[in-house]
Amino acid sequence: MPKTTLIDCCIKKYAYREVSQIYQELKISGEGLSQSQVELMREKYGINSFSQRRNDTMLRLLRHAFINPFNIILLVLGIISLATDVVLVSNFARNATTAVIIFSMILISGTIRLVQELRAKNASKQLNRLIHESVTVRRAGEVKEVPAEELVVGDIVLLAAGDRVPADLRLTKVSDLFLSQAAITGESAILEKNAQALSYSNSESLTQLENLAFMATTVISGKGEGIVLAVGKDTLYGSFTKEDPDEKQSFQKGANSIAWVMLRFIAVLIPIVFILLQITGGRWLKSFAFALSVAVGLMPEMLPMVITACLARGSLSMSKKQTIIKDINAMQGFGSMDVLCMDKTGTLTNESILLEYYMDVLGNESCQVLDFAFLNSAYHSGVCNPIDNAILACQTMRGHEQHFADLLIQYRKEDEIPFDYSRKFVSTLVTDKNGECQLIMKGNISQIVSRCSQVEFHGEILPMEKDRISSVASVVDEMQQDGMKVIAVARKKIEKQDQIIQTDENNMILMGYLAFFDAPKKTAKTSVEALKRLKVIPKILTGDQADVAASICRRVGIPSEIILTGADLDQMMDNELGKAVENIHVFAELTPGQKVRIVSALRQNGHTVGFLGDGINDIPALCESNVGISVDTAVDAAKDAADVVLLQKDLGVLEQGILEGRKTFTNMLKYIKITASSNFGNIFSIVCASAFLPFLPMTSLQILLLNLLYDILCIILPWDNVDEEETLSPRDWSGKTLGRFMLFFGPISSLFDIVTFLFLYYILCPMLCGGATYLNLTDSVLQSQYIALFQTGWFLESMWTQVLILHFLRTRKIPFVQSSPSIPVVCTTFAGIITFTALTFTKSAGVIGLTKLPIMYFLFLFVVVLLYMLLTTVVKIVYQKKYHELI
Ligand SMILES: Nc1ncnc2c1ncn2[C@@H]1O[C@H](COP(=O)(O)OP(=O)(O)OP(=O)(O)O)[C@@H](O)[C@H]1O
Ligand SMILES: [Mg+2]
Repeated sequence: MPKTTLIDCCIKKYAYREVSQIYQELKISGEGLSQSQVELMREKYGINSFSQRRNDTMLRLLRHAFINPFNIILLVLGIISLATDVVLVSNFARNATTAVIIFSMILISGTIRLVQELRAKNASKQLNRLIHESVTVRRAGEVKEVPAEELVVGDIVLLAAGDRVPADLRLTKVSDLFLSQAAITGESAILEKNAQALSYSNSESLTQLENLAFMATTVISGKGEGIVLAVGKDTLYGSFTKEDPDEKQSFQKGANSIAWVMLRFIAVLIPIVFILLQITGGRWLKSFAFALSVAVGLMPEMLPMVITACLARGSLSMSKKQTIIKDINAMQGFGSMDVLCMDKTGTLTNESILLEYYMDVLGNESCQVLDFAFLNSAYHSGVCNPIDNAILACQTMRGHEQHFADLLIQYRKEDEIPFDYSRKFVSTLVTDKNGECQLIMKGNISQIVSRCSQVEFHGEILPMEKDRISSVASVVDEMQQDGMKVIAVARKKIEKQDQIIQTDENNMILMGYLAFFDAPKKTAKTSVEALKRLKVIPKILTGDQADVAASICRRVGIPSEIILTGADLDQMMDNELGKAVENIHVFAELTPGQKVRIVSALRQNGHTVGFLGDGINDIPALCESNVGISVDTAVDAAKDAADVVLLQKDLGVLEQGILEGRKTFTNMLKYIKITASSNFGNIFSIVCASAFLPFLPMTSLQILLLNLLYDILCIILPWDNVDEEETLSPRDWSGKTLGRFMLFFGPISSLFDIVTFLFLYYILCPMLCGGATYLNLTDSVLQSQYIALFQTGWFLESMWTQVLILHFLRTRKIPFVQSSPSIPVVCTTFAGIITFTALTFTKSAGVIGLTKLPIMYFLFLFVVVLLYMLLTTVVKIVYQKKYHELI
């Protein structure tokens, strides 16, 4: 049975049962679970997370750390060497050293990875604790907050406006509970839910059942309570999500494209190496082992680990700058983001707005308008929002406290239709003491006016005439052009009833307007400038009126000559919109769906798009963007949808975050590009060497060891400094530029490798082995000494150049003079070079086929390294002239 059908069956049955029956069945009560029951339920049904069981994750980490191409190839080599050196030889010649070394390499690299991954995991756990995301539950009669992950089947959850439903629930109590199920059904309409048991009907689909609430849906307004029926992967939402939800698509794409570049090189070079070795008379198994090691040598096999370490370090330093990365893979988005879409209120303007004027249709102050707006605000149960907060603030106006308190006594709430961003208004139904019913609406001017047929002026109700409307419009327009938010208020007496029927919302009487002062933040202008300096284009996507948006954008320096409104947008085809989004920076009067269209049009055009928003209306766009950014004060559902949470809603914080993201990114690219190019150079040299040398230029073990040593040194790279120039513009994450970088810098190292080969083969080795070149030697002891000398020579040259080149390619400037690496990087790399050089002088070096070299070699090495660095510097200048970048 498909998983969704299974879930359907499990959950659906509860919709037809009475609450008491469900209590009995799950052996729970309305008081909630006791601590021991919680444990039991967790044992039985699992935790509320997508990564299934806790101990499972450790297993996964172990698998990640130990099972990867690098270790698998090492294992194959280990087995080959066990076979050739131990099993297939006589007792006398048995030598397990190589196999032991290979197996210890598996252990070392796996352990390093594991430690790094654990550290990263810990870091992200700690960071997540900084964001206030929790669920309200009743347990053992007590209402408390718990992290969503700790929720279990049978828990009683309390829902309030703005919450994200944390699991699949059967509702037990509701009061005007409206949900948006867009996250699971894609439909933007909001639904009213209730708590009664339904009578059985086969035709209804699961999501239409009114007494069930599903994970990831959003509470638009009202309150409710429900029993948890399913958690984690067993929920409806869980059945849609991918196996590994923590992998962001674009990140994967980038990593894949790099892997592909590497694979292509391997696919071409390895067969060549193998065939050349066969031609020059190598043994089959040895040649195969060698070709395999060369393949490993070419892979930057520590890539996943270095990336994890970079990301973990980046997210920690961002947290110090008030930016919490929830999904560690979203870091790359921060580094490559080139367009930032944002809403207006709270980002460019202050978090709270002030009610400035309350007026009748002709613009004269009117307390009656305020009174009705106040009732509407006081009785709405939707998400806390700036408009209602500003209206409710009048309760505390000196001398008016009593008046507003009396109003609430005088009028009782009957029903409401909450605010939703496609209708853009709120309706509430109240009855006064005499039992008279009034419907009060407030919201977007054109939405309200289109539902009115009369106006109220000085107590008189007059038919609505065109010219009267236009004179009103001029009052309102002026205020909006000054950047004020203006909404309309309307009312109507209706027959006594306890529910609003949508057809009632017509033939209303327009009472007047409320105008709010929505002042730009002091820091807005400088922050916008900073974004532009960082080459991130700011775009405003607001639900507010075009005039208001224009006025504010003008003040903070966002070009607003052309504004695209939601209505214009609906007329456009996707390709027209694709062009429009490039030149237009202000979009107004948008519904949540239109925000999504703009974000996806920008992504289609190849931009990496960030979206900063805090409202329920921003959630779909947050999900659509490459990096969803929210703030700690946002509604829970928005924080939940975001990848990044700012502890302060301030563009200044974001600027710091972007810089930090780019630094992290640059350090990752450094590792990938430099490693790949020098590995490429090495392999290229090996190809040349295998064609001419009568023996292997390095044993497979030496190649692997060199690679591992180098990679261990590279673990320090996340802690490197990054030049300021590298952070000035967005970074691209793909294999696009990797190929050319490798082709430019790889062969330079080969050139010096070949010089070294010639020196070793024709000068140094013969000098120390009786004056003859290898082919003229007859003594096998001398022959192996010759090989050891040669291999050590190349091992050292390779290591020296590979490590030193890090310092030359990590910056566009002159290393150490104009740009210095961080102290840990300097210490580690030089300590590495010294240690491994010293290693060749020890006795144990013999085990891996290395030997002592005379001082003369080191003089030669010094000159080679010097020339290599010089040539690289020249090529670096040429490369930068041509491509205007380095890393
Ligand atoms: N609580 C409310 N009551 C009535 N009308 C409202 C309310 N909130 C918003 N509106 C109406 O809906 C419109 C869009 O809402 P709002 O300005 O909050 O959208 P937004 O996209 O979140 O904008 P912003 O970019 O300012 O955050 C408002 O201009 C106003 O007319
Ligand atoms: Mg908003």
